[in-house]
Amino acid sequence: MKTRIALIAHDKKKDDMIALAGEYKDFLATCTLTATGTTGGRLINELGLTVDRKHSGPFGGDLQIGSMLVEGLIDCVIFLRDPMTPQPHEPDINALVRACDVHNTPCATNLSSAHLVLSQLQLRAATA
Ligand SMILES: O=C(CO)COP(=O)(O)O
Repeated sequence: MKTRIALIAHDKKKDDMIALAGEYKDFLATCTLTATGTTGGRLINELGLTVDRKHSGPFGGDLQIGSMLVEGLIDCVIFLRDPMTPQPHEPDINALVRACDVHNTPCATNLSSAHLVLSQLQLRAATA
């Protein structure tokens, strides 16, 4: 089965997300990708990846992805959060990260952990 990855980035982290996804593009192209609206749009337009786009984060996208995760439809979340900027939908963000903890789903919230998770998943896929 394809690895199902959710990709989410706050505005000031979107360039980092595009650079990260670009680095793992070949692997990500073999995965089933879901993203919040704006992040997903950039992944599609700038990298040519196939992405199931949910609503933008402030309009419920984090909650949609959280719901998928609770249903067992997401294997891993890469969520590049901006810790320096208050977000209007902070409760939704906390709900998604909490759902990851409740369901023991890997959730990388910064670039270095995202590299660790993606490189490990890539390695697993290559040796499967
Ligand atoms: O706000 C977000 C996550 O909390 C991200 O949403 P967008 O990808 O639509 O900007």
